[in-house]
Amino acid sequence: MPPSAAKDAGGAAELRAAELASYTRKAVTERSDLTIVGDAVYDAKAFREEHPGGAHFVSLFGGRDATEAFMEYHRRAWPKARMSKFFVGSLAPSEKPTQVDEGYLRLCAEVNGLLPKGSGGFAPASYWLKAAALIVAALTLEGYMLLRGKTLFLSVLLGLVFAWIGLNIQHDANHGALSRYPAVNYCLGYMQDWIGGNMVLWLQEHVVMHHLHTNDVDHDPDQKAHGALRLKPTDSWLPWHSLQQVYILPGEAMYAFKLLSLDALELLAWRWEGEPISQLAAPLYAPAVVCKLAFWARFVALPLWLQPSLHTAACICATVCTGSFYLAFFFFISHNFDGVASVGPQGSLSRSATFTQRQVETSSNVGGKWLAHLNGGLNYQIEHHLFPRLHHSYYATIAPLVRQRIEAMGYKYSHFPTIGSNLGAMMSHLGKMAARPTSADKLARPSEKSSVECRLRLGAACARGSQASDAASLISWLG
Ligand code: HEM
Repeated sequence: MPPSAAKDAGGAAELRAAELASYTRKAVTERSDLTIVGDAVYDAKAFREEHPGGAHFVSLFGGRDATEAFMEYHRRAWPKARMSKFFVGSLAPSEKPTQVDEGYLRLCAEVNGLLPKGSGGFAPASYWLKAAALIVAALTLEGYMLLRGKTLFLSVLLGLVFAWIGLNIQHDANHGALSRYPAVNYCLGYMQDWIGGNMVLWLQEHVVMHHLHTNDVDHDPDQKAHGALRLKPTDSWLPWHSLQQVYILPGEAMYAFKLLSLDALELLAWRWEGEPISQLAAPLYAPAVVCKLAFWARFVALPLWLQPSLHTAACICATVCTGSFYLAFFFFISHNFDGVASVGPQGSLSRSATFTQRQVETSSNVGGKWLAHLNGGLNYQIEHHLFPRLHHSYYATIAPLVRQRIEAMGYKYSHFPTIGSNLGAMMSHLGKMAARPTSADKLARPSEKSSVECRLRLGAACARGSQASDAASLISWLG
């Protein structure tokens, strides 16, 4: 047999063996080198080196189900045939494969059609001026204050510039949305470490957990307030929650102190909010530790060494509090507002609701294109959650079409015209959660919902051409 034919025969035998192998989800979770997509299991360790978007994105999904991650980050169907060389087995028949959302893929095709030809959805040339201006502003402010001493005004300004770098540069970079060149996204992703955060922890918290499990009562880290706030009906009520509308805004200014201190512990334990980071992403560990130490040395130790005073310490805190407030404020209002959905047992949406519905009904938009320029498009949170690897410059353009299609699907699309109206909706939501639950609230749990409401929901599901996921959603909602 010629060598090539022998190799082919070997390859076919390997493929047959792979077809016979079957993995439970637990078995995949215990091994960081595998990943699940649909009903198939792939060798993530081998594939990551060939991943056109960069090895680290695939590494983070080692040991996890990447079906929805692929769908939302590539806006198209899984290339099963092309991936057959990494196929190692099937999901065990006892496991339910994650469904692909066909309605979402149709929406992706329409949205792709709206993008400028050849842009691939990456940043347009004009964006790089904004990015450069922000980086120069941060370096100038920090350098000036190191040489001349800190002032409160410039420190607050630096906090704002840090927040805008977070929103306009690191955020898109770490979603792979800035450039078609993975190295550019990877390097600019480290701007998160520059402003005091941590890239790998952010990827775990935001890309792996928050985006795929938005407002999930158990799995969204942004919904875990550790008793400080009551954000959803499933959270236990504690006496201080009656004041949560009062302390939420000062709390947002203090939030970054938790990140600055506890980040280090999470990094050492290689996890976020109890969810282990895949061992496949271990090469990101050493750079993360170095960057963390470098930030503390550059931003805290150096200024205090050059100008040791309480004033210097206060100015450092002013930068941290300003950046913290700005970022937390805008993230918080986009997922906590009157009528927002929560996902999971006893939430208003079942986990088996479509990907589109789970993303859209847990997020809200505010303002328009000018706020999008300032805030890296994160005021278009719905479009961002649907298409995180689309550069923010395109959100305002695609929003009208997205809204039309979402409403046609029968889902709720929340867009607040002003920041004030969004803030009001957030306060109203917090106010409702602040009230001590009564036995009547328990009666209002899904299992006690009125039959009229049941019929309305069922009618809406039928109107959009009822699918299994709608039925599952209804069953879950009924409790
Ligand atoms: C989570 C963040 C991710 C980002 C930012 C990302 C980025 C990219 C980019 C830039 C490309 C090349 C351009 C394109 O084909 O669209 C690509 C291709 C691809 N990615 Fe990812 N990716 C991510 C996650 C994943 C995951 C978790 C998997 C699967 C385990 C995956 C599988 C693939 C495959 C199979 C291709 C080739 C697609 C094809 O040829 O049709 N990606 N990715």
